[in-house]
Amino acid sequence: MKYNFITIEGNIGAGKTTLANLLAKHFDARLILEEFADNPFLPKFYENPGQYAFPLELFFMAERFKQLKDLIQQKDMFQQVTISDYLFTKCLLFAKVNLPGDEYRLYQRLFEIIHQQLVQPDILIYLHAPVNKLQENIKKRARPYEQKIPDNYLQNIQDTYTRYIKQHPVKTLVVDASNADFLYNPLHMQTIIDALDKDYEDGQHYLQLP
Ligand SMILES: Nc1ncnc2c1ncn2[C@@H]1O[C@H](COP(=O)(O)OP(=O)(O)OP(=O)(O)O)[C@@H](O)[C@H]1O
Repeated sequence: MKYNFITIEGNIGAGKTTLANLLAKHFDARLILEEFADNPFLPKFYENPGQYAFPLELFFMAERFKQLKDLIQQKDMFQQVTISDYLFTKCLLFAKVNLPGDEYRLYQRLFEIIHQQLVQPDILIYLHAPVNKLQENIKKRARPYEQKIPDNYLQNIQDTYTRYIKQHPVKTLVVDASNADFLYNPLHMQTIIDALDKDYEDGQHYLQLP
């Protein structure tokens, strides 16, 4: 396997956590998962985005920093693979969608100070699924506070991710996850495992599942 630090990204409900879990098991890797359930502002945010967006975004940034900061020391000690189901920059992308301009600029200043201290992944796997598929997944997993997420919020998040991936020379595998089933279709898992055995130039590389 060519990569030491792999990050899975994608919109809400794209299936990041499932894939991260399966890959971690396959590679016997250290797993870093988003701890959104501990964020007390998330249910409040979905009820009243205007009032709770700033504390929500601050909380996410603090939690993610806490999880990722130890990687710097740990990375060299054991040559173990690490897999995460989020990119630290996710904070900034969601903040761009959720905060008014002046609050976003303040958030961005903090983000940049913190971001410099973190190790960046060697490769990003971006799961891309259309909004109707994301809504289907969100309904199926039935977290109560997510049930009224509007299509245009998902579309805004998607567009913000897409723009970020286009503009930044991060090594990225863009996977068409419209019909992905990593849990029950071994060919889908194998496609990702095989793809991680190859070298890539920086930028986007498209991966179609069989
Ligand atoms: N920075 C953020 N700002 C606002 N909401 C966020 C932020 N980060 C995560 N969330 C919310 O937290 C919840 C979990 O999000 P996330 O996309 O990480 O996981 P998920 O949807 O369970 O992923 P997947 O289904 O791909 O495994 C979602 O309701 C998402 O909108």
